[in-house]
Amino acid sequence: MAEIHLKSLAHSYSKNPNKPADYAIREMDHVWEHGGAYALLGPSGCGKSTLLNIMSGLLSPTNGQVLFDGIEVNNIPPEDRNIAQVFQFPVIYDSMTVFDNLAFPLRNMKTPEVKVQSRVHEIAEALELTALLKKNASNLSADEKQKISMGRGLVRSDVSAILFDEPLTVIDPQLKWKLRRKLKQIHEQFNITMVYVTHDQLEASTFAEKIAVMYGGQIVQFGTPRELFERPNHSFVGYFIGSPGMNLIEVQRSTNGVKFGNTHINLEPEMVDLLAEMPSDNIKVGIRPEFIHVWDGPNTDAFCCDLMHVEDLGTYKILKLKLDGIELKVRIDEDQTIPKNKAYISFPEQWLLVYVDEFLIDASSEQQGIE
Ligand SMILES: Nc1ncnc2c1ncn2[C@@H]1O[C@H](COP(=O)(O)OP(=O)(O)OP(=O)(O)O)[C@@H](O)[C@H]1O
Repeated sequence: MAEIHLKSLAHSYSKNPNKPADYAIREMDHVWEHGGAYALLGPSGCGKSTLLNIMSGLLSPTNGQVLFDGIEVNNIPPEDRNIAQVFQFPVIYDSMTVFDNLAFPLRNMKTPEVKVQSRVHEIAEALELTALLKKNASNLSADEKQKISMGRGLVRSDVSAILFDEPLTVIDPQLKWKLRRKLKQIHEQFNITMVYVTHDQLEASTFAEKIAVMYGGQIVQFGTPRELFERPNHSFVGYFIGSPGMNLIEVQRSTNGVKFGNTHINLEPEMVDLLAEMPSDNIKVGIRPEFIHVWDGPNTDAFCCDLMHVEDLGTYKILKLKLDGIELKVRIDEDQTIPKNKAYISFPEQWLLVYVDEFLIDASSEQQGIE
């Protein structure tokens, strides 16, 4: 097990980086704790693989330190870092048997053969590979080969962390779920720090206790799946997590809150004061489609919208509405009445979030310096 601390870390692929856009990893400080099961989630190109390769030692960061249990490993080569990396495509020797593939990292370290035998059998058992141990690896299916790749990562008992870089890309959709479950069990059994890179939110939330959401070379939020859903720290997290993502509306300040077009939304006085102090005019309000309240009819507290479209997804429906020219998505249960032509909605206060320069502002939070 190891705690991995990325301290003031930044990385640029360009020789003379001089502006933030030159950095694939913008300066960050982040800790993966001992024995945690984590996901690193983000869209293509946000820097996930770069970050993983810096941790495993395949890449040397431009700035900052990588610390394992408090000790800097920047100058330690990958093979001496006791970190295993599992890639998108299985890395195995086709000419060897499954047993010899699993035994390879141990024999490479001159581990006594008795120990090799017992450890390979233990790992094969955990990954349900025992029946295949004598088979040649070349004849196996993609998921069996990927299980061998994972097994090669797990087999060394000195491995302190395993980094998975989209390991289920080549796996059949039906088998993905099974392998994810297996990885979770293995995490519980071997108590190893695991960081699992994916761009799939479902994959991230079924595997990980905590998810780091990456965007534009930064970790914009590190939290449980529930925290990411209920209180996205950054508008990107709101948009990226959830199906469909959060409704985000560009607004301006108004007397008691914010407005867009002729629509005024009242906010708590503390929030109005906080917004007044902020120099930026880049203000958005965000609300999840699940949290918009749909009334049965006109109501003094409700906004009247045009109903544009209803998408029936079996157990729930998505209403596409237009309010003052802005499109909103609302999720309703299958047994809820569908409005006709006009819909009356409101935004429950606790679920209406305010973003300035894309980051959440919270009038009650200590993070804002208001204690
Ligand atoms: N070897 C390289 N040389 C130059 N730029 C690179 C190199 N590798 C990655 N980049 C750039 O760094 C940024 C981050 O890339 P990275 O591969 O880490 O993202 P990612 O989130 O893993 O994407 P994906 O999910 O598509 O693999 C991208 O802009 C990419 O184009």
